[in-house]
Amino acid sequence: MTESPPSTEDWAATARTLSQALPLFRRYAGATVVIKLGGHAMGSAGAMASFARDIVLMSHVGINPVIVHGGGPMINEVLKAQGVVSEFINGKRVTDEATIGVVEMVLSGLVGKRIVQAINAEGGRAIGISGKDAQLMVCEQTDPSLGFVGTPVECDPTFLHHLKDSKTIPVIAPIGTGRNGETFNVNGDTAAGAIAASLNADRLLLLTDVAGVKDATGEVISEITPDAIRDLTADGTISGGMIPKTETALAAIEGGVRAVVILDGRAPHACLLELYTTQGAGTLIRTAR
Ligand SMILES: Nc1ncnc2c1ncn2[C@@H]1O[C@H](COP(=O)(O)OP(=O)(O)O)[C@@H](O)[C@H]1O
Ligand SMILES: CC(=O)N[C@@H](CCC(=O)OP(=O)(O)O)C(=O)O
Repeated sequence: MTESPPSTEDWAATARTLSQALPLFRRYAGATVVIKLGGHAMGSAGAMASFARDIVLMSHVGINPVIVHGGGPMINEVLKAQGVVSEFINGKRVTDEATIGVVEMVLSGLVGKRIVQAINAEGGRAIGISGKDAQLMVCEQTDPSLGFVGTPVECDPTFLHHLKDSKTIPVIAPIGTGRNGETFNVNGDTAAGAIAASLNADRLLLLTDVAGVKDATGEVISEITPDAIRDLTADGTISGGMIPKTETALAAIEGGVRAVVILDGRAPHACLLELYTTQGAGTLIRTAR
């Protein structure tokens, strides 16, 4: 069955939306936007292609997009096939020596390359790297009880500047290097925050599988203050995988990122809606004005 063509009204509405986006295109021209694509936000091949297309569009209209990805569910699958079930403490995977090998293989080898290929297929030029490359993310052990989990202590963004100059989109796996040559598993949100701070990014978008940070009644909070984050974490309303996201948002703001948005990456065109419409989406965290 053939689809009926869009009506004149539909075309007019589309044209109006594009026209209204002009001030926002201008606002973000030259801006660095770090986008963290969580494993739960990565959908079907079609959704990945749509995400990739939006990234290519952003780069064509002058944004410098930097992708940091997760892949927790994909790591779980491979571990499960080996009979291993991970324990998570406050949203971070307890990572022993055997697990770190799987984490690196899945993130750098499978998930990262899938995103790279999707962006390249849409006409962009993406390259897959990890925090190990070019001293991008040097880590210290977060806590001995978590094993090979690292906290970024030094980020050198020099190589990312070279990629920007050559119009190449970095797709970064959250694997860090230790000062003694160790490999560290870094939570994807934590990695994205550290990289965004090192770049003094204009925006950090944390794409996940919920509409934003929810309050105790389940309502999405459209803008949340650092004090409210601390209160909701203390009373358990913010828990599990949301903890590294809100912790990251606070650290990124402290580190010089202008604003952080936690939003539903499964929603079609989530990044475009956030940047190029006045509606916004998800939960905004920004510096006090
Ligand atoms: N207050 C909260 N608001 C929204 N989500 C929350 C909250 N507290 C815990 N969560 C959980 O955090 C999850 C997102 O974290 P995570 O599963 O690690 O996502 P990702 O793979 O995208 O990084 C949500 O699916 C939800 O179950
Ligand atoms: C230390 C730690 O927990 N690392 C994460 C890295 C991947 C990740 O962050 O993936 P999501 O964004 O999909 O959750 C992990 O091993 O699952």
